[in-house]
Amino acid sequence: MAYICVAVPVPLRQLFTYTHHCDLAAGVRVRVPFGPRKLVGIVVDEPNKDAPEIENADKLKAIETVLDEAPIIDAVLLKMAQWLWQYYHHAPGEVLHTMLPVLLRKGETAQVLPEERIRLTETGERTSSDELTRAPKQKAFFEALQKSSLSAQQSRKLFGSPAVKSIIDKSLAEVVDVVPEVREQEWLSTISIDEKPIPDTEQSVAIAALNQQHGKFAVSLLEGVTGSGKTEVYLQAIEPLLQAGKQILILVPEIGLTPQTVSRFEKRFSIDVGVLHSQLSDKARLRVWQRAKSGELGIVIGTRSAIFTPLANPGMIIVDEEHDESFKQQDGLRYHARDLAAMRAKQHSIPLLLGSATPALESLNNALGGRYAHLHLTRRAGGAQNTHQHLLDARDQPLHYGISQALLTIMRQHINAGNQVLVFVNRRGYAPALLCHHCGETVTCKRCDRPYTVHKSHNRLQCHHCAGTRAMPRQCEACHSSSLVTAGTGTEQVEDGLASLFPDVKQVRIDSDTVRGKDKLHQTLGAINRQEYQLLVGTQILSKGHHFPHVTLVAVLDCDGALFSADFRAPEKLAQLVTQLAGRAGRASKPGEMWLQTHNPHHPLLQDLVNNGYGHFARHALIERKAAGLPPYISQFVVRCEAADSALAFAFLSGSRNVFAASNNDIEMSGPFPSLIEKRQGRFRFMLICSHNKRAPLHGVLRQSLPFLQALPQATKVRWSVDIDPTDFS
Ligand SMILES: Nc1ncnc2c1ncn2[C@@H]1O[C@H](COP(=O)(O)OP(=O)(O)OP(=O)(O)O)[C@@H](O)[C@H]1O
Ligand SMILES: [Zn+2]
Repeated sequence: MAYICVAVPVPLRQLFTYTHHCDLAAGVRVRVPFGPRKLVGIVVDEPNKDAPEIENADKLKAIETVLDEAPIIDAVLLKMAQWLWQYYHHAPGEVLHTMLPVLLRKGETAQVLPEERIRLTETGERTSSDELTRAPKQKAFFEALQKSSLSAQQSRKLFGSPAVKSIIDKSLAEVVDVVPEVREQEWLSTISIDEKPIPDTEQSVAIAALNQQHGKFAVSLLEGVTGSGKTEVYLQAIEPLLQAGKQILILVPEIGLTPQTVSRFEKRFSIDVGVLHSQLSDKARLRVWQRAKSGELGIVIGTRSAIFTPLANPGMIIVDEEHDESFKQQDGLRYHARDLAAMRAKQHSIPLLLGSATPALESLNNALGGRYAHLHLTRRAGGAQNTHQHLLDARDQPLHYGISQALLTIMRQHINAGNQVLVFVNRRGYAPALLCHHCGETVTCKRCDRPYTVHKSHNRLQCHHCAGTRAMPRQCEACHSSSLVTAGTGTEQVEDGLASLFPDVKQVRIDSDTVRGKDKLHQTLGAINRQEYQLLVGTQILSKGHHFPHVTLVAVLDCDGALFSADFRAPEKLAQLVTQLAGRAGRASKPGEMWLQTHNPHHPLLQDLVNNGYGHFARHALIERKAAGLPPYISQFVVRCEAADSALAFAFLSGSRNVFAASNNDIEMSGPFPSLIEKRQGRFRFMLICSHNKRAPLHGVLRQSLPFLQALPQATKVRWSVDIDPTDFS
C-alpha cells in the first residue's frame, strides 16, 4: 500500500493523502473521492505536512481511478506550481487546475485523439488530375492529395467545402479517422527565413547580446521607443534558436494578440505558430497544449495564461509590452505572468526577454540595478521620426463635444493633408453621468452608488461597475423635474459631434461596445489601414501596439482625472497610456504629432512627459517611489474584503490587522479603508494594505496568520481574498 499526496481542486491551502496499491509519479491525474464528490486531482511530490498520522491510515480513502499513464505536467511546471502556491498563498489544487487546459481539468484524456483526414481512394490513385481541368479548385485539391493526405479541416479551409465534397462524391478520396503523428521539431522541415530588414546599430547590439544568452538564464529588458523595431529584434533573436530546434514562447497583452502579430511570425519563418487566447475553444486550446508539449510547435504566442504551456525544448521566453496590466490576473490565483516568466526561464536555464516602450517601474528598476541586461532602442526604425508631443490649454476655451476650437483646426489640417486622425476618449458611452438640471441630483446605480453612463445608441443607462442597465428616466427621481442633462463626454458623444463638425469625413468608433470579439477588431484595423476612414475615435484599445501607417495626429481629449487619483500607480499608468497613444502617430514616412488637451497644462507630470519623454519620467518616478517607501522598493500584499453589510467587512479586516500585528509588529499596515470603488453589486468593499521593506518577513507573517484569519468570526460571512504584489486598488 502506498500513500499518495494529491492536490485536490478545492479552496483549501493544503494537500491530501490517499492510498493506492502502488506508488504514482508526480504529475499524474487521479480521480478521488472528496466528501460526497469525485474530483480530478494531481499527484504531487510534496511531503504532506497536513497528513493524518499513519495510525489513522485506515481512515484514508483510496484513489478511485488513475487517469494518466505518464505525468502530464513536467518537473519544471510542477516546481512552478509549488512556487505559485507558496508565493501566492493559494490552494495547491486550484493552482494546478489553473495551469491546465479546461478539458484536462475535467478529466478528459491527454492523449491526442484521432482527427479526420482525407486521402485518395484506390480509384483516386489510378486517376489523373487532367480529368479535372474543368474544375480548377478540385484539381488543385486532388493534386495536393496526390502528395499526401490532408486534415479535413485544413482541406476545407484551403480549397473550399464544395471542391472537397465533389472529390469525395466522385469516390476519388475518402475521409478516415487517423491519430496525428507526433513529429517533434516538425518546423525544422519547413522553416525558411523570409526577406528581413538589415538591423540598425542599436538593433544589432541588442540581437548580439541576446545571442550570447542561449542555454543560460538571463533576463533582458529591451527598452525601445514606440516603432523602434522591437518586434524585429525578437524575430532576429529567435531565428538561431528556432534553427537549432528550440521552442519560443511569446506572451502578448490581451488586445495585442491580433492576426497581424501572429502572421508576422508565420510569414518570417514559414512555420505554423500555436496561438492561445481566451476566445479559443477548449478543444483547440488542448490541441495547442499537446503540440507544444510534444515539441511540434516552434513558436507559441499567447496571452497571460500561456505562461503555463508545456514545452519539450524551450529556447527563450519573450514578454511583449511587458508593462501591460493584462499580465496580472485580478481574481482567483492572482499571479503576474511576467514574474512567472522569470521564474520559469530560471528553471529551464533559458533567457527571458521583456520588451516595452514604457517599461513597468518594477522592470526598469531591475534593469537599472543591474539585475537585468538593459538593451536600448532610442530611435524609430526605417527612418520614421519620433512623434512631437504638445499640451493644449483647454482652460476658458469653448468646447465642442469636449473638443476645443484650436484642436479642431489642427485636426482639419491633418485630414485635409490626406492623413488619418486618432481621437482618444477615456470613456465609452455617450456621457459618464445623467443629472437633473433643476436640483443637481445624479442618476446612480443603487448597487454600486456610482453614476450611470448614458448610452444613447440603446437609449439606456448602464453601470460600468456592475454592467447593470435601466431605461432612460423621463424625470428626476428626487424633484420630478423633466430637465435631465448629460455631464461629461464619452466616445459615443464625440462620434456624434465629429459627424456634425466634419460631415465630409468618414469616421469609425473603436471601443468595447463596437468591437466585440477579435475578428471585428481585426477587420476594423484592416479597414483603417486601407484608409477607409480618416477619423478614428476610441478608448484604450487604440493605444495597444497597433501599426497605423497613415495616422499623423493623435488627439487626447481628457485624462485630467488620472492626475489626481489616490492610486500611487496612476501616474505610471497615465504616462504609459499617453506615450503609447503618441506612438501610434507618424510610424511610417509621414511625421506625426500628439496634442493632449488638458485643464492642467502646468502639471509637472504632463510637462515632464511631453518635454522629456517616458524614460525620464519613469526614472524620476522611481526616485519618488523610493523616497515614499513604495513598491518596487518595498513588498506589499493586500487583504480585500466585501460584504453587503459594511460593518462586517470592516470588522473582518480590523480583526486581520490585529492578527498580523500580533505576529510581527514590524509590518506596516494601512487600513482597513474603503477600496477606490467603494461599493459594487450591492457589496461594500474594503482593503487592508500590508507592507515591509523585505519580502521574507512579510510573507512569513501572512503564512502564520492565514489560519487565524480563516478562524475570525466574520470569515465565513464575508468574501475575502489575499493579493500578493497588488497592482490594482480599485
Ligand atoms: N532595421 C529596420 N529597417 C527598416 N525597417 C524596420 C527595421 N526594423 C523594423 N522596421 C520596420 O519598422 C516598423 C516598426 O517596427 P516594429 O513593429 O518591430 O516596432 P515595435 O518597436 O515593435 O513597435 P511598437 O512597440 O510601437 O508596437 C515595422 O514596419 C518594421 O517592419
Ligand atoms: Zn452598478
